[in-house]
Amino acid sequence: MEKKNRLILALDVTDRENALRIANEVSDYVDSIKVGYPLVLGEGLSIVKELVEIAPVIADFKVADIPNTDRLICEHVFNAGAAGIITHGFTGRDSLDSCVKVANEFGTDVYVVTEMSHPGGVEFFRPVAEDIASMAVEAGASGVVAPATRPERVKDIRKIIGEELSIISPGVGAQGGSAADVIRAGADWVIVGRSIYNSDSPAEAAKKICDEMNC
Ligand SMILES: O=C1C[C@H](C(=O)O)N([C@@H]2O[C@H](COP(=O)(O)O)[C@@H](O)[C@H]2O)C(=O)N1
Repeated sequence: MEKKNRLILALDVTDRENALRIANEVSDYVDSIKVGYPLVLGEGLSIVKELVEIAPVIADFKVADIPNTDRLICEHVFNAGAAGIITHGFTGRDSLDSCVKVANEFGTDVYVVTEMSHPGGVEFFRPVAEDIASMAVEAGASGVVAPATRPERVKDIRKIIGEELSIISPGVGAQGGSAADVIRAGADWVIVGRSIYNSDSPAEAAKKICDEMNC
C-alpha cells in the first residue's frame, strides 16, 4: 500500500449507496478503504469491486479458521479485487501460512491482528500479542494491526517487528485514540471509521485527521 496520507477509512456503513458516497467524498485523503462484515454481509463482495475503483481495499474479515478454510476465504477476497486482508494470528502458524501463500500468489497483503484496541482486547490478546507479532514476521506477513488506544503497545510491537512490517492502527477518534500519538509511537497508518463516516462532512473529518498527522 502506497503511504501518502497514512489514513485508512474503516467503511463500516451497511448500504452500498452510503458507502460509495462516503468513499468518493474522502478519496483524496485516504490511502485505502477497509471493508468488513457490516458492509459485505449486507451488499456482498461485489461492493469490493466498486470500491476498488476509488481506492485500494483491505478486507477485514478477521480470518480465523483452519488452513483450508482460510485459503478459500482469501481466494474469494483477492479474486474480488481486495489488495489486502486482515487475519487473526491466534489460530496459529499453519493458518497464517495458508493466508500468506494465497496473498503471495495474488501479490496482495496480509495484516495480522496482534492486540485489539477495545477494552476487552487486553483480556486474552495481551499475553500473546508479542508472540503473534513475531510469528507475523516469520510467516512473511505484510503488516500487523496494533491498537491506537494504547500507543505504548504500538511501540512494543514495533520493537518486535522492526521496520520490516507495517503497522496499521485502529482506535482513533470514537475509541479515544489519537492519530498523531500513534503515528509518533510507530504506526504507519491509522484506521478511522465513525469519526469520518458519521461526520456531517466526511471529507473535512478525513482532512482534519490527515492534518493532525502532518500528511
Ligand atoms: O483491534 C481492532 C481491530 C479492528 C481492525 O482494524 O482490524 N478494528 C476495526 O477498526 C475499525 C475502527 O472503527 P472506529 O472505531 O474508528 O469506528 C472498525 O472497523 C473495527 O472493526 C478495531 O477497531 N480494533
